[in-house]
Amino acid sequence: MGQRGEYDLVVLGGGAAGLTVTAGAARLGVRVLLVESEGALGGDCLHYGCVPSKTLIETARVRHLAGRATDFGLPAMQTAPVDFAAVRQRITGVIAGIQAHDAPDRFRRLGAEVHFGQAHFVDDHALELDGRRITADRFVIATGSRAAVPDIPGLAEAGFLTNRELFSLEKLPASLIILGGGAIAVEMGQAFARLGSRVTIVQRSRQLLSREDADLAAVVAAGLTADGVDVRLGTTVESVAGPDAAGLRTVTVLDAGKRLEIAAEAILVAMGRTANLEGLGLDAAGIAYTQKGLGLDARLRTSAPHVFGAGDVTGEHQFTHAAGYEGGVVLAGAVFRLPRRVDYAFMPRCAFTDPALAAAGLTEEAAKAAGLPHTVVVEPFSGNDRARAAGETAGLVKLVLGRRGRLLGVGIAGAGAGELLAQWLTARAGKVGLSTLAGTTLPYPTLAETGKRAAGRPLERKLFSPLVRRILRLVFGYRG
Ligand SMILES: Cc1cc2nc3c(=O)[nH]c(=O)nc-3n(C[C@H](O)[C@H](O)[C@H](O)COP(=O)(O)OP(=O)(O)OC[C@H]3O[C@@H](n4cnc5c(N)ncnc54)[C@H](O)[C@@H]3O)c2cc1C
Ligand SMILES: NC(=O)c1ccc[n+]([C@@H]2O[C@H](COP(=O)([O-])OP(=O)(O)OC[C@H]3O[C@@H](n4cnc5c(N)ncnc54)[C@H](O)[C@@H]3O)[C@@H](O)[C@H]2O)c1
Repeated sequence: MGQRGEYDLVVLGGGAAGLTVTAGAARLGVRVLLVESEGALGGDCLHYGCVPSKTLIETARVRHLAGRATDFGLPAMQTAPVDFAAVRQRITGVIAGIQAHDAPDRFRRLGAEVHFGQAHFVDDHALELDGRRITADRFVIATGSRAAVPDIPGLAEAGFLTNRELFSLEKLPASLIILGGGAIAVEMGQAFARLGSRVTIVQRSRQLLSREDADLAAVVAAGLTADGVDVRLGTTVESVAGPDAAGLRTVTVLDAGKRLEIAAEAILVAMGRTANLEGLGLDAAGIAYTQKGLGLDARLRTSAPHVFGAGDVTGEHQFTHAAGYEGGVVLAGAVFRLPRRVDYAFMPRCAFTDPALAAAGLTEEAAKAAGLPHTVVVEPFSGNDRARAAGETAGLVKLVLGRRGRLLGVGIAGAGAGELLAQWLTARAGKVGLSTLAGTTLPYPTLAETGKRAAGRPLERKLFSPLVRRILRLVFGYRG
């Protein structure tokens, strides 16, 4: 294409990824058009994902703590049944507060054009947008993802919830079956149990959060079980029936070879995501894709190199912070024309349960599978004074170390794990070694001291070794 397009850049999708690219490009003087198919900007994270889920988790945590008053030496507190309308109102309020930051006018003031509508490619440099032909030099596909709904017999007829409906329920379901055992299942399973629903999680693999190390995932599983969640591992869903006259749906599962029926008022499907790529006319632009997502190179270019992808459409690290990071990589490629490549080695992940599980880099399992020489350091929270004061002693910090103590991965299961991971991510970004971390004076008493202690373990082994004792004895004549 010899001629310049009408726009320098068109961004499809106004979620975390698309907004990062749009804001950055507009501020750099790029003629950018943002197209969003729904009535508001902010995407899944703001409306149906991170924000409502974390708001709900906080509400559930407060109720849970009130129920534990006697553990802290307080008189018992009665927790009344939850009025979900009030919970929903709080969620709506939090979303509205954050929405202000994602208002279309903010992007327009930065210099972007924002259009609410449907667009599809008609050729590799042109889109049709509500009957109008739009041309551009570069494009970014950032249309996000939605719940993947497997073809389970009877599921569609019985009716089910996904993250789209979950936060706007009219009332708290008395009982809830969650299909899947990933991030959504653990976070929402615990939150609904704490609000008073009877929750069952049906998970096909042998552990929750199956991509994490089993010892860390077990801490989360124990937390959920303590909150009354019925966690069924190694269990396959066969079929779904209902609702019956009492409004109950029945899920038939195969649990350790036994066929069982579990009934509940509602079913939440949380079995992974499908990229939103339908209706975009990708074939007309020669853009390759699979069911999982866009096929992208390390610079996040599709098979049509002037079309980039970012966020959940990559089918990879489906987190808001990953979408933001990828937005930055796309800006480098599409605006600065720099060959910046993605580096996912330490892309953090965190399930915000209580205890939480946060990790980055390689798990111990992954290091083993890759045949990498490694050692593991484990430091339990039970040895931390702050954890004891807070009654939050469950969990551990786990380091996977390579040659010369190089950090290959870190996993934290415990209270505030997501916040505690920052210590490690910052250290790695700044190339700070374990000995520096171990030598840092932290305020006492803090949970972060568990991380510092873990960092000091390899050093300790060397320092308090028989060899050092022998040398000291020889040099200074110590008699111990
Ligand atoms: C319940 C839940 C909890 C989560 N919690 C967390 C968390 O705590 N932390 C975290 O990091 N991540 C979390 N996530 C994941 C996070 O929400 C996503 O990774 C993130 O929203 C991805 O951003 P995105 O920009 O790729 O997609 P989205 O934010 O979904 O944005 C895509 C946008 O594209 C629009 N769109 C779709 N089709 C078209 C089209 N054809 N044309 C134009 N626009 C279109 C959509 O309407 C949407 O606005 C959670 C997800 C869920 C479901
Ligand atoms: N705190 C966070 O960062 C956070 C929270 C919620 C969601 N998310 C994002 O949203 C995405 C979607 O969450 P999710 O929980 O739906 O997906 P997930 O990929 O985290 O987990 C899906 C789970 O469903 C199971 N599963 C898949 N197909 C199955 C089948 N046919 N039968 C039984 N089990 C099956 C898988 O084993 C897996 O455990 C996550 O990948 C994550 O990136 C992030």
